[in-house]
Amino acid sequence: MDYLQLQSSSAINGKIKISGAKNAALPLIASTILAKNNVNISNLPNVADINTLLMLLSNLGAKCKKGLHSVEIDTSKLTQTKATYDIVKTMRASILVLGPILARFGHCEVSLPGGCAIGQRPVDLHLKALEQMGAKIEIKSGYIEARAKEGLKACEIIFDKITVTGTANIVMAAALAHGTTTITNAAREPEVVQLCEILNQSGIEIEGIGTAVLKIHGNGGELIDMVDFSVIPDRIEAGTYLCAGAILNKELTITNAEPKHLGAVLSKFEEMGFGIKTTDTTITITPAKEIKPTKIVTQEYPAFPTDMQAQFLALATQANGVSIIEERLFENRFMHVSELQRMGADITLNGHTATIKGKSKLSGADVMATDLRASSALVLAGMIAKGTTNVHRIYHLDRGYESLEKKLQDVGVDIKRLKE
Ligand SMILES: CC(=O)N[C@H]1[C@@H](OP(=O)(O)OP(=O)(O)OC[C@H]2O[C@@H](n3ccc(=O)[nH]c3=O)[C@H](O)[C@@H]2O)O[C@H](CO)[C@@H](O)[C@@H]1O
Ligand SMILES: C=C(OP(=O)(O)O)C(=O)O
Repeated sequence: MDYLQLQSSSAINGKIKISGAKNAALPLIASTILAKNNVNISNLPNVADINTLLMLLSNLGAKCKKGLHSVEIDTSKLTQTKATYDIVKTMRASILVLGPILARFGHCEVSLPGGCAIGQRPVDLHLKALEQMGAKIEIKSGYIEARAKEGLKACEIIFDKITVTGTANIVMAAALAHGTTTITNAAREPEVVQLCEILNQSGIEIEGIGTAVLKIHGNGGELIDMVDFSVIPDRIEAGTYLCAGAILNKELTITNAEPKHLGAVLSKFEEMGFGIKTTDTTITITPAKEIKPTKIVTQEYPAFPTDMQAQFLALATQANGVSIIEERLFENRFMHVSELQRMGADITLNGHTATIKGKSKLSGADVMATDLRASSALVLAGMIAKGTTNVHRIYHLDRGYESLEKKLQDVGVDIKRLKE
């Protein structure tokens, strides 16, 4: 198993190029199940989750020709409708094939994803919405078995909670349904917006894109003529590298980014005393005279993302004063706290709220990555900790960060990948 070894880095300078967004690419790849033509996707991040989903599609009978940052997908001859446990267990986002397979074939079986390190993460809202669209759903032997013999029917769906992959699943299902489906309380994340835009460009009329009310005019079951597209930049990868500049309190520029998707994150950097300069595709963070403590509440887009919580928690250990971070999305997304405490961070956890007293002198340690963003928080801490930090179980990190150690080495961070 690989691990990352870091020594404290006093200097960092240069530019880091941001990859395509994993969380945009995943639903977009799933949506090719709705297509009758070959689809070319570019700016694809080269990360494990993407390969997992492409393997799932290949198991269904799709032909996937993968380049380093691109893929050509042909789903015209799908033969299977079952997403098996062996794949789904490694990636919860496999649930994204449920809506499109059901819409295309009128039946499917998808292994129930179950919980994961950050919380229970049920998919009840996906299932309830599909039932409203006329699907008969049963849970058998750990699988979701869904049937809609006559095809899915449009209806009015009001999500009890905002769900990102839930919204994506129902948008894809509704694309081939009979009639116009309305989704109220839809997710407004940029990744959902791109899915809607690409389906729109591919002939499915969708109103309200980027708002909480989506109206999807289903085409009654025709496979779509899908456009080729380039995946939007990864806003969470961007935010993570800006945290690298911030934690060392040095200037750092990220390129190939979309500053508009990072509003709440950039505001937090500014509140903490850092300078932020943007162009259309770059963001530069400049040092703070004094790193100020912060108050963060994670919420749905456009508010501060839960996927940036762990990285800001690591950063808050270097602020002068007491920061408070409240996690509202996932009940168990503070697993990085105990590892940061082992490095010397002064953090108190009370339910969903972490209180971080800065500034702490961190010391290097062997630490365990527990989920994707917890991993990057530990890397950030390792960059400033005195001595050697070894971050273990980085298969979590490899799910969503492309060549993290290479990107950080190129700007001067002392980090290497080693084998246990
Ligand atoms: C692949 C992908 O895009 N993953 C992102 C997606 O995950 P994901 O789509 O799984 O997260 P959701 O937006 O669905 O979850 C939001 C909240 O709703 C709850 N919920 C969700 C669905 C459901 O049927 N029932 C239910 O109770 C969840 O447990 C959670 O508390 O959005 C999360 C929230 O921004 C991000 O952290 C993940 O990085
Ligand atoms: C939690 C994440 O991903 P997933 O939903 O695939 O677990 C993430 O990208 O931070």
